[in-house]
Parts: sequence; structure tokens; C-alpha cells
Amino acid sequence: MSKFKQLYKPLLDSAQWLAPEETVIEGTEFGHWLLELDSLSRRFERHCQAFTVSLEEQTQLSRECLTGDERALIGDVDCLLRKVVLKGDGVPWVYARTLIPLTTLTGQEQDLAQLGEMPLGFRVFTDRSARRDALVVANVGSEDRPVWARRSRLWLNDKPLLVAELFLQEAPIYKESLSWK
Ligand SMILES: C=C(O[C@@H]1C=C(C(=O)O)C=C[C@H]1O)C(=O)O
Repeated sequence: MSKFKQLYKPLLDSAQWLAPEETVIEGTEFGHWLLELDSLSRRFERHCQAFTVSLEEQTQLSRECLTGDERALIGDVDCLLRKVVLKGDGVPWVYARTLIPLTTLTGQEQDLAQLGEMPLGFRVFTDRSARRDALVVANVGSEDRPVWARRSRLWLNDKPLLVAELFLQEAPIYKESLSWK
């Protein structure tokens, strides 16, 4: 089992999601990252020479495996599960887990199943219909050493997908000297 699966999946699974206004993130530097409504990949690109995605796993997930929360957000449907690690200059920055309902993988959106190592954000945010909502955040670390995660729903042509992201220790969001841009 890969390190990512072993360490990061349980962290994301344990997240107690909160609305941003219920947390301390607003007005902070890292808050600007967590609240990004546009593409996170595009923003990361501005903080490294080479932004890459490594595809850890892509499998089909039966609707019975969804949590109640997930069902409420994307429907009671079978999904494609995509797990990736986003890297800046080879350093792991984010572990991301995306649920793409099979009902979303229709028409123009069929290509979402074939992204491979192309960042999902590059595909989604070039589409004019793209939008993000239902954004929640969680600190899965401690108060002294926060490890931030967020979950949000993306819409493409009114079809949903659900992305959960865990911001790893080396991610630029923790670097105070870097202003958000
Ligand atoms: C959703 C975005 O895409 C990023 C890329 C992902 C992928 O390739 O699977 C997953 C989550 C995101 O952090 C984004 O850039 O905002």
C-alpha cells in the first residue's frame, strides 16, 4: 500500500468538516488558499517551476460506499474514484481524492475518466460552465501544527463532482513569507 494511501486517506476520512466561517481561517494567508474558488492547480503553478500530478489510483466505487454527506452532495450514484498527489518541483503538496459520479461522465464530460496525470483543475476551469460550491474545511492536525484539508463540489455543465484535498506539510499555503497570489 502506498504511503499516501496509508497515511493520508485516514486523515481525510477523519476530517470534521466545518463551514469556513466556523473556523479561524478567514483573513489569514492560508485561508486565501483554502477559500480559492478558482483552480488550485493554476495557483500552485505560480509557486513552482514544474507543477505535476501523479495518479495514485483510479477505480470505480459503488454507491453503497458513499457516506451520507457525499450522497447528499452528489447523489446516490456509482462513482469513479480518482486519487492523486499534486507536486511542486517534485515535492508532494496536496493529496486529493475526487468522486466523479458515473452520471457526470456523460456527453462532453466523458473525458474526465481519461485525465491520467493531467490536473483536473486544468480541464474543469477551462470550461465556462465551471463553478465551485459547498466548500468546507477541516484541521486534521493540531492547533499548534495545523494540517488543513478542504472539500468542495465542482459543477461542469450542471453535473457535480466532489473533491477533497489534504494540504501536506510542504505545501506553499504554510509558508508565511509567501503572500497569496
Ligand atoms: C480541482 C482542481 O484540481 C486539482 C487537481 C486534481 C486532480 O488532478 O485530480 C484534484 C484536485 C485539485 O486540487 C483545481 O485545480 O482546483
